[in-house]
Amino acid sequence: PVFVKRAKTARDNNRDLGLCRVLLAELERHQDAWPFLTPVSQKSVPGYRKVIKKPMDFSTIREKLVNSQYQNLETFIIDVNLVYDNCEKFNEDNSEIGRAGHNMRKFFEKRWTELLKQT
Ligand SMILES: Cn1cc(C(=O)NCCCNC(=O)c2ccc(F)cc2)ccc1=O
Repeated sequence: PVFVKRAKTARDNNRDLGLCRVLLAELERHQDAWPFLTPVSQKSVPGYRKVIKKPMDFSTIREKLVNSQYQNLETFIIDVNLVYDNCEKFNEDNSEIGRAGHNMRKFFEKRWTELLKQT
């Protein structure tokens, strides 16, 4: 039978936040995370704010998670993907930071599908 969508419980949200914590910890310690650990500084990267309208980085995501600014897994994943989309927009694919972004996106997609598969 078609499975009826049940209402999201507080338990679901707590499980989601646990997943966000696990995922973010893994992203932060990945060897290719270094370009994304802190906000891109306008000083050392002139023009960045002109090109990238919604900057995002892992430390900002960490802060939002700590301040309960993510209601669920979806809003968390939107911010993580924003890090990678910004990176693709600003950097050549064949550059050190461009490649790091592709590696990190691939790693993230693999891990959250694995974590979501485990019931
Ligand atoms: C995502 N993005 C990043 C940069 C960029 O230059 N970002 C600063 C890198 C310098 N940061 C480090 O080297 C570092 C930081 C923390 C750490 F623990 C170890 C090393 C430029 C364009 C762009 O699109």
